[in-house]
Amino acid sequence: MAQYRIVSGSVAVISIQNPPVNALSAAVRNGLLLSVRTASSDPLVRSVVISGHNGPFCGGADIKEFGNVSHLESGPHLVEIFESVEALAKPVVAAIEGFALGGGLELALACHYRFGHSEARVGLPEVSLGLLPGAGGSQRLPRLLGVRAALDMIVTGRHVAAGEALNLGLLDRVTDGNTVDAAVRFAQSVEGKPLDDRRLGNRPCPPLENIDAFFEDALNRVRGRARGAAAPLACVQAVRGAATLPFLQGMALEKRLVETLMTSGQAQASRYCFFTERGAARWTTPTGARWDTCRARPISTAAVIGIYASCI
Ligand SMILES: CC/C=C\CC(=O)SCCNC(=O)CCNC(=O)[C@H](O)C(C)(C)COP(=O)(O)OP(=O)(O)OC[C@H]1O[C@@H](n2cnc3c(N)ncnc32)[C@H](O)[C@@H]1OP(=O)(O)O
Repeated sequence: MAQYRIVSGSVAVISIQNPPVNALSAAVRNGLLLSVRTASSDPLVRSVVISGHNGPFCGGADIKEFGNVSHLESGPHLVEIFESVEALAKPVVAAIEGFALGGGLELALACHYRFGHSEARVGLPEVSLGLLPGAGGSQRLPRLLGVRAALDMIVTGRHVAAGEALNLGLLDRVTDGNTVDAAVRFAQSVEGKPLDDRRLGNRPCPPLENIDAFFEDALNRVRGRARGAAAPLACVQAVRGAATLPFLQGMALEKRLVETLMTSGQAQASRYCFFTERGAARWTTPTGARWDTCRARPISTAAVIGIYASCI
């Protein structure tokens, strides 16, 4: 769901509400798009703030929906929502508390300004799910940060703390106080100001010397570390698209790459690991012992069982 309210007379505050991490489920996507359209058509609304309900901004696309076509299709695609956010004729400010990860950061990148709490963190961790940032993140982030910093974040998937994000230019402001209140005050101060330059889809990537050599080298380094994983290499290809293609062509390349990755065995296995790791953390023995409270026994013998081999 997305909660919609008007504050200070002219600011529409859209709050993503899907605990515990405010993932972008079909219901959230429907609510977000409806809220953006309502804000766009209401003449009393002059600016918009997007935040997460009760703490975290957004943990990204709802991973539980991946591989489930009927869930995915029961809400608009993230790309469509983010295009409407970026195209809005009123300033949109992301108010980031907790974390903005994956599709959550991609949403923030579609906003015209980004405010963060000093303890917030941001990142594009899709690579660890065998994917790439497939809702415009691979095209907007390099246009904001430049190719080197964006490629590092996208290929490693690392979480970046608010202070570093501010230095990189990923956040416009960081506050120790109430992020939504600060974002509302700022949104009012930029009402009516031009937005063209704030739309990352309108900006070219900052120029890079020896672009072919840079990406050749990046591809070799990433291939060396990837140990057969396809996603890190696709990330490099997508960022190269951002550096060399107009925005819409880059988006088309990103779409092709993410569609291929999404159905791959590597992505399915990575999703399985994601949920299994969390399930294992909850597991207890009948006596109440948990993995993190009991002592590990020494391993004296190891064996592989149930190995699967295929012959071509
Ligand atoms: C076209 C492609 C476009 C976009 C792609 C994406 O956005 S892919 C998703 C990218 N986001 C991520 O990879 C973030 C994954 N989540 C995390 O790293 C952590 O969960 C997080 C957000 C840092 C919070 O960590 P914390 O330790 O506080 O909680 P925990 O990991 O135990 O998670 C709590 C429960 O939430 C479930 N969950 C987390 N993230 C998602 C998600 N994105 N979608 C769906 N569900 C998510 C997690 O499974 C836990 O639930 P449980 O029932 O307890 O297993």
